[in-house]
Amino acid sequence: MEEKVAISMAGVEQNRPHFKLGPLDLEVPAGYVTALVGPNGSGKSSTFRLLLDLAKPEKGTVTVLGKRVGGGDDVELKRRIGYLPENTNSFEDSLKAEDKAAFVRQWYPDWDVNYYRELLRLFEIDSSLKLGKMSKGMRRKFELALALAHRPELLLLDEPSSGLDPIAWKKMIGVLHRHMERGDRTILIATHIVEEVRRLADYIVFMDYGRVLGMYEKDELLSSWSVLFVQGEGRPEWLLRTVPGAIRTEEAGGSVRIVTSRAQQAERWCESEGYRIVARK
Ligand SMILES: Nc1ncnc2c1ncn2[C@@H]1O[C@H](COP(=O)(O)OP(=O)(O)OP(=O)(O)O)[C@@H](O)[C@H]1O
Repeated sequence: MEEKVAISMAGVEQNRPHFKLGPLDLEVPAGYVTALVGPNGSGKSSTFRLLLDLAKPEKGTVTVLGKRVGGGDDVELKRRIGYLPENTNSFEDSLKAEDKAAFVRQWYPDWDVNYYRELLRLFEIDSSLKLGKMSKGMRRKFELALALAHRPELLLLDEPSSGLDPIAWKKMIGVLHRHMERGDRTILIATHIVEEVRRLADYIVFMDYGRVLGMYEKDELLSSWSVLFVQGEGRPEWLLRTVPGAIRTEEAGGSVRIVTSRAQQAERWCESEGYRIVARK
């Protein structure tokens, strides 16, 4: 049986003054969780914005849940999507969470008030607070509850765990697993967190410099993932561009933490370049 596609991007290009997205060709399978992984500024959030018609491509076509995006009547399409953006809007700061929820739910005929309340309870959210008075984590959890409450066919999550403590993170993973239980829903999640990819994703798409580098099955790929700590500081950006398979690099107290999707090649590279590996996970 032919696999269904939830998102299709064909020859998509978007030009910004200092950044070119694309050409992007991408097919995200329906019924699975696909992780979008790439360094800062690689174009993940820009891709989400194109999928939601919040930005227009100069070239190419974007198709979501079988509908061409930007083709006119997007209201029906948007009702089938849940979106958690990377950043919150500061102009909503003086709005009470419950007032925002009351506004948002009008757009979604499938809004499930019981499920929404269950999520508020689970995440211990006080919806009587103004959004600007919430902690970063609480606001993130609230926005996640809003994105989920109409049980969307397609859930677009842009770095959902940013600001969450480990307990909230585990709850979020549980909620997303339950969301996928029916088997016909799709999640596209931009993330930097290896454990999130490990626990959630079926497929992984790598992006860099506005291009898709490849799409892989998680199980096939993770066997070759690892986290290396190499001695030396001040060069994480350079190492990101140079170490084989590097997905993320950051300073970690006198050493650099490197997440790589090609563990063996990365280790060999470190040896040959004289970078001492002080720990590996
Ligand atoms: N509204 C905009 N106008 C012009 N350039 C933009 C705009 N939004 C993003 N960019 C640029 O587009 C590039 C890609 O940014 P984007 O936010 O899509 O990356 P990202 O992969 O989501 O990064 P991060 O991991 O930091 O969230 C960056 O160089 C950014 O500066």
